[in-house]
Amino acid sequence: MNLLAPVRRDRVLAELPQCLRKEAALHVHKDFHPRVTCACQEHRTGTVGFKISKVIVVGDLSVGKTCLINRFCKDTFDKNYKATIGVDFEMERFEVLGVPFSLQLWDTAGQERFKCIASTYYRGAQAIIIVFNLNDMASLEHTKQWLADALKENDPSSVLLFLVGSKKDLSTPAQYALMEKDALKVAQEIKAEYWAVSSLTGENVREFFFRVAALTFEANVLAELEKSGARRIGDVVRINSDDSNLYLTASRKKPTCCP
Ligand SMILES: Nc1nc2c(ncn2[C@@H]2O[C@H](COP(=O)(O)OP(=O)(O)OP(=O)(O)O)[C@@H](O)[C@H]2O)c(=O)[nH]1
Ligand SMILES: [Mg+2]
Repeated sequence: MNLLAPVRRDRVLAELPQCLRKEAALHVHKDFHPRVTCACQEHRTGTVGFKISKVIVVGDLSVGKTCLINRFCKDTFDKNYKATIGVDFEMERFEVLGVPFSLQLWDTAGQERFKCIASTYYRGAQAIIIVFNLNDMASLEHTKQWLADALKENDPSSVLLFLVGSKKDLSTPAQYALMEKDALKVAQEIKAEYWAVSSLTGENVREFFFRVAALTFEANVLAELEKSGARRIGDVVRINSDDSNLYLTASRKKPTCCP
C-alpha cells in the first residue's frame, strides 16, 4: 500500500455514517464530535493522518470473516469455503474530514487448530470486530469467548467493539427478527455496536466499514487532542459524561475532550 497515493474517491467520508440500531451503538450523535471537526478544519490532527489503525476480525470458523473483508476491500464473493490459516490482512485507505486515515484489517482464523497462531496477532488493536452467523445461535453464544480472548491482548477501556451478524441473505425476515433480539442483548452486554450484513448481496457491508473507519478516526483524533491539550495545560484533562455516548459507563469510561 502506498501511503502517498491518492485515496479512492469512494473512500472519502465527509459526514459521520450512522449506526444500524440505536439500542446498540457506540454513540448516536448525528455528527462527528465538534472538537474533531474543528481540529480537522484547522489541520490539528497530530499524527493521526500518518498512523495505521489496527482492526482485528474474530469469530467462529466459517461465519464469513474473510468474505466480509473481501466484499469490502475487493468487491468479490467466493461461495467456496477456504479456511484462513493463521491470519491475513488487508489495508484500506480512507479520507475522513479531509484527513488521510488508514485501517489495517486483520482477518484471523476461526478454526481451533489455527487459533493459537491467530491470537498472537491480537495485540494493539484499536477496534475488534466479532462476527457471528445470523443463522447459527451457537456462533452468537461463542462471541463472548472470542471477545474475552481478544481483550486479553488489548486495553478494554480504549478499544472499540463491533458485533456483526453475517449471512443475512440466508434468513427469512421472521428468523432474522428473532436472532436480532438475542444479538442486540449480547451487543448491549459487551458494549459493542451491532451490525447485520450479507457479503453475498453486499447489504450493509460498505456502511459498516465506513462506520468503523469514522469511529476509529474520531477516537484517534480525540485521543490526540487530549494528549496535546494535557501537555499544554499541565496534564489536566476534563472528563465529560454524555448520555448519548451509550457505552461510556463507569467500567469502560473514556475521557473525552470538551469543546
Ligand atoms: N450465503 C452467504 N454465504 C456466505 C456469506 N459470507 C460467507 N459465506 C460463505 O460461508 C463460508 C465461509 O466463509 P469465510 O469467509 O471463508 O469464513 P471465515 O469466517 O473466514 O472462516 P475461517 O477462515 O475458517 O475462520 C463460505 O462458503 C462463504 O461463501 C454470506 O453473506 N452469505
Ligand atoms: Mg477466513
